[in-house]
Amino acid sequence: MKRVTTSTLLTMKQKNEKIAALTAYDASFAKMFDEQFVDVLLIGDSLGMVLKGDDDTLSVSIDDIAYHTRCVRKGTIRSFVVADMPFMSYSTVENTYDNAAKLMAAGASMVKMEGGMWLLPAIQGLVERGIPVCGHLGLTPQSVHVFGGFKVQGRENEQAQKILNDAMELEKAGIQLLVLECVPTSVAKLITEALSIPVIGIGAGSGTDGQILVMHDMFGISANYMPKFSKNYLEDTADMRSAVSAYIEDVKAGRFPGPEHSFE
Ligand SMILES: Nc1nc(=O)c2c([nH]1)NC[C@@H]1CN(c3ccc(C(=O)N[C@@H](CCC(=O)O)C(=O)O)cc3)CN21
Ligand SMILES: CC(C)C(=O)C(=O)O
Ligand SMILES: [Mg+2]
Repeated sequence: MKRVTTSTLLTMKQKNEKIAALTAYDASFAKMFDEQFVDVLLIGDSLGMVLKGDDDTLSVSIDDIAYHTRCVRKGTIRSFVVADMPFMSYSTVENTYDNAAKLMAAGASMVKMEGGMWLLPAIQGLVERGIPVCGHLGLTPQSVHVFGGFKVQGRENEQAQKILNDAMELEKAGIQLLVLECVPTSVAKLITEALSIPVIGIGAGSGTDGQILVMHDMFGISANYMPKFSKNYLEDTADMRSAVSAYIEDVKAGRFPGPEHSFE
């Protein structure tokens, strides 16, 4: 089985084939997701919330993500593996290089960082050194205390314009994938059409090139709450494999997310 790569994902965008992604934190789920043909697996810092039970993602360490990345990598043969850079692990260009290297050594094929223009030097440096980067704009959970809660971003014109501008600058700096979280459907669609790289949405409507969900939300078992944009795929079946394949089919057919899972 040939592994999904950055060029597979780019081709999928160009051919209008939706990308199906899930978070994963261990080898057993990673293997099952891989066997169901989930294209991208993200070792998300959401693990602070769904594994550790915290109220935010801030206490996650680089060693936490490296540990779970090793676990996930071992479970996969096809899925593209992306690892989140945790809070403050990319606060300077120097710590960014060291910490991104740890995640690549642990088995990631790409690292993800939350933020806009301030990340441009780090992104350019990483890509020049051989580390692919995924951007993350909109609701960036590591800034929850700046936002004053997990809130939809880009509802006002000016803010939407800023997210679009950040996205274009990140693309110029070399990101090869972008996650857009909790932005209005129209804003996400505009950004997806403005970029040549694939855009994966969560709470960003159906106009993006793909979708990602936190696996625990997709199974309806998250410890704290259920975000409006998530769907429990174990509601219609008792079998986890069928739930995952229904999620993938819904994403590929453009049936998920519906308006009830989106913001406008
Ligand atoms: N289980 C889980 N699912 C996630 O999607 C997720 C995590 N954890 N942890 C990391 C971040 C945090 N995320 C969150 C958390 C809460 C909301 C939330 O409560 N959103 C409100 C919308 C608020 C508004 O309208 O502005 C909602 O109703 O969904 C959104 C994203 C997304 N990520
Ligand atoms: C929700 C996704 C995009 C994420 O960053 C995470 O799981 O940490
Ligand atoms: Mg994250």
